[in-house]
Amino acid sequence: MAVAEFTPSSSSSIIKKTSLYSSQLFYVSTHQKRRFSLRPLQKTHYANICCSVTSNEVQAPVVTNDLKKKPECFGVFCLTYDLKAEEETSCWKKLINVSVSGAAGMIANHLLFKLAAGEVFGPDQPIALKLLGSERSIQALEGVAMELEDSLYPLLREVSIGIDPYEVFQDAEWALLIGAKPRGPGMERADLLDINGQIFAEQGKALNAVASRNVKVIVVGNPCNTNALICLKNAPDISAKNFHALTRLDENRAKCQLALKAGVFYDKVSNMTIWGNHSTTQVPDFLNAKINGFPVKEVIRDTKWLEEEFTEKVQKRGGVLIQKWGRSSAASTAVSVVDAIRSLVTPTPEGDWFSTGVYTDGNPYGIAEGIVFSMPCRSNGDGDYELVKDVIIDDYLRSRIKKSEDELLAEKRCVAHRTGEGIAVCDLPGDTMLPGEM
Ligand SMILES: NC(=O)C1=CN([C@@H]2O[C@H](COP(=O)(O)OP(=O)(O)OC[C@H]3O[C@@H](n4cnc5c(N)ncnc54)[C@H](OP(=O)(O)O)[C@@H]3O)[C@@H](O)[C@H]2O)C=CC1
Ligand SMILES: O=C([O-])CC(=O)C(=O)O
Repeated sequence: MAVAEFTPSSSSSIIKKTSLYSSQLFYVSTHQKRRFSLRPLQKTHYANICCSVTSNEVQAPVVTNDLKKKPECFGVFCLTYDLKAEEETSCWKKLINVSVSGAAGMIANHLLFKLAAGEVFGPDQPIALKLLGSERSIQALEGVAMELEDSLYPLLREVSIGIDPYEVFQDAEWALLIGAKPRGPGMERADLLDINGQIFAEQGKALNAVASRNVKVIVVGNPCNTNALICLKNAPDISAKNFHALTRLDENRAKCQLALKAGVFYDKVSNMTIWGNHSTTQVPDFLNAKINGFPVKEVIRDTKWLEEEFTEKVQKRGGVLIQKWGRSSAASTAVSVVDAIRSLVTPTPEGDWFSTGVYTDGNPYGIAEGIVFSMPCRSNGDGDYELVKDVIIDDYLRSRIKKSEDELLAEKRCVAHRTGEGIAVCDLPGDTMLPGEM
């Protein structure tokens, strides 16, 4: 049996564990951050999915000490797996760093386990999860990390938790920004924009300073379009194209409603665009969407239903769910984050597209530049995307898009002090609401 010996440091409390395998299990506790390197590979999971190694020889455990590269690990306690040393893992891709804010919250509680299980990046992609919390949530975050540890996910090789975005976003290749202050009773939307603006300005600066130059950022915390704008404006060294606001949940909701009306399963609905803001002004586009490859309007011939009932149902779905369940969508939001990432890391099926909120500069639809707006995109699977050009925009769609555009321009004026664009002037339209604010 291989037993690694650790020497306790005076500044840390340590739980020492040993393992039969080279992938030594250990748990280091420090004041504000914890790091877990997780379990030996479970032979039943993903074993030999792609490896051609045939040797039956039992290899001696390999443990490498890589202290210089892991400053958060304090002294002698950082061990690294050598994935190349084991048959099952030798053909895996290089470990990627995924940073998640609001990691002790409800959405993250679903999402983290999907990430760890390989549902997002695939069965040969080991990941390191870097979880951002706060003084409020640090205990809860430790609990989350313990649950991840107890789940024995082979692909999850590192978990670290912290409250400083400059540490947690270090070398992040994906940053999933979920944490945000929810709007409380009596709180003005302008105040919410300002409080969350502060969070996303700080996180943008941190990403700019320490994340991978190619980091892809998905902003979930509301109001997500304007939070994404603030974040990208505070990260001038990272391409604005790398920032997304999550509108995939709205796309999924729209597909579901069209499928229900047409009496088909929802995999028959394609080319679904959500235009605009993740708010009640969003525009679910039934003009360009298809059912079984046919334009929706040829399958559902009830234009009044499409323009009124369908549109409003999608716009207000989040609010109705809150009324029923008492809190906002968490599981379906996590699923939609998975869908959003997978749409960027796998090629878009021929002829189809997906919706995501992206920076409008250079868009071919005539939408105002300098805002984050949900639009139709395609990807070749490299993490990047291109806007879809061949869409029809009629007068109805144009007027609806304009309303969402006006709302986002007003939100932008409210946060000018957070984006470096002067003095904030807040003149939000009266009916501006998040999906959950009805
Ligand atoms: N784009 C979309 O489609 C959707 C977006 N959302 C949004 O996602 C966000 C997270 O939702 P959910 O996980 O359910 O929320 P939770 O309330 O469960 O968790 C939110 C997390 O936000 C963090 N947070 C950051 N700043 C503050 C603050 N000032 N006050 C309080 N909490 C703060 C908290 O973590 P900590 O203390 O560690 O910072 C908390 O754990 C919300 O903004 C919600 O509106 C929800 C559904 C859909
Ligand atoms: O307002 C909220 O927090 C909920 C939300 O975004 C949604 O369900 O789409």
